[in-house]
Amino acid sequence: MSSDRYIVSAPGKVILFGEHAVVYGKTAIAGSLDGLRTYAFFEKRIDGYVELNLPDLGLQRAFLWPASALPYNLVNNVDIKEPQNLNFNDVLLHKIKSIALEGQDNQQINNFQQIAAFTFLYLYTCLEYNSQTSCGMTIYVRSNIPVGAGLGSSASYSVCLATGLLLAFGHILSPYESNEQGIKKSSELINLWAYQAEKVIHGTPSGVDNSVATYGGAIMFVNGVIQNMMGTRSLRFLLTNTKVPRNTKILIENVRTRIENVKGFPKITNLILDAIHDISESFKEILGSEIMDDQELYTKTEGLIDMCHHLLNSLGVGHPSLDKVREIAAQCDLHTKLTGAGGGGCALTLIRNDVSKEQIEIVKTALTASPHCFECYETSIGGHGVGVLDASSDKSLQEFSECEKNQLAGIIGWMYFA
Ligand SMILES: Nc1ncnc2c1ncn2[C@@H]1O[C@H](COP(=O)(O)OP(=O)(O)OP(=O)(O)O)[C@@H](O)[C@H]1O
Ligand SMILES: C[C@@](O)(CCO)CC(=O)[O-]
Repeated sequence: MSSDRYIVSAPGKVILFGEHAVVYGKTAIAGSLDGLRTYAFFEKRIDGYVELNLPDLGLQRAFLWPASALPYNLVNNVDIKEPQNLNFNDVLLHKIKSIALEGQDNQQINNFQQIAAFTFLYLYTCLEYNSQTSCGMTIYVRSNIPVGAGLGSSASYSVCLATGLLLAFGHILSPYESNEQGIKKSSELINLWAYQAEKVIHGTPSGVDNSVATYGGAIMFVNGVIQNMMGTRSLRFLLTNTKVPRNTKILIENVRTRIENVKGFPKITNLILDAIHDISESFKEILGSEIMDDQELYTKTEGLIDMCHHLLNSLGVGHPSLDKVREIAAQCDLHTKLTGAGGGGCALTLIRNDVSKEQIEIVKTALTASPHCFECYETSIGGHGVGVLDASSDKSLQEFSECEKNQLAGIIGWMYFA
């Protein structure tokens, strides 16, 4: 790394349409959530140790590994800068799982913490391989994205790790040191390596989440092809976290079982996925229409939201808490669908442009005061993708780790890759 210290940051995401279906090559439409981001501090050290701090996951003491103990011998001989055809390295992951938790000061390490450690070590080992520059590193991760709630906390974590490590090992330059074409190439590389990290966490993800966390804005995603979408920036939403914990990897596997298992009615499941695809495509058309007035646009959109929610329920990824959110929002004539992997997590309610502040407050109060104690965030879609800040002159690790979470968004001086 040409600097000794970097802070990187990447946004969370919300999927408007196409979750689960996108894993099977159908269209999804998703956007970044600028208010909700992960921030990671990377600092060189000289003692050959790698330290990972994950306070948001409740990790009491940092993970600490001697860099020399990592299984570099199992890294596939790939060109780190051209990993398009990279196969996921199961042998490497298996070995990492067996060594990651050794010697961690006897602390209890829960599932979230374990997965975060495996993901980090997988990327660290792959990206340090052949690097001449490492003598250890401290990484400190902070986020204001709720973990495991469907808003892409894992993807923004993955993008932050990929960016910081690619920079640290000299595989990419920061946007300070690069021209437009170099920045474009770097963001592609970040996205590809973040996708590998997402595979550690989710098994067989589509890649939509890491693409949004890398590029920001609003995108249409199909089969790894990313297209920017205009016109979604003015759409406003209420996100409601049901706080029902769920596991994205298992939900993705459950849908796959339905497709592959005869008893799971594969034909019907495929029809549902096709219908979800048609909804994404219709949404794109509606947004692109120049003749439709706002009232017609919102009526049609609301129809798509309802259909999509019911289709996802029939795929088996719904949850009663999500239906409860729908029911409460419907009392104020607002339409809601689950977003992300489902099974709990977050619901997305469209706020039409004729809805007043007072009405929104009524819905929010009804949701937060319900016995479920739902948590609400008002949001619009869009904002920057991954960014980096050279912190060598003016930000210490101590300042970063001790500042209030809401001050993270106030850090200035970012250079964005996208
Ligand atoms: N702040 C964080 N610090 C470290 N690791 C994190 C952080 N946030 C998320 N992670 C990693 O992401 C995992 C959670 O991923 P999961 O897919 O369950 O949730 P999500 O990404 O919020 O939801 P979705 O994928 O449905 O959008 C955790 O196990 C952890 O490994
Ligand atoms: C459920 C899913 O469609 C979205 C999870 O945020 C999985 C994926 O696309 O990888």
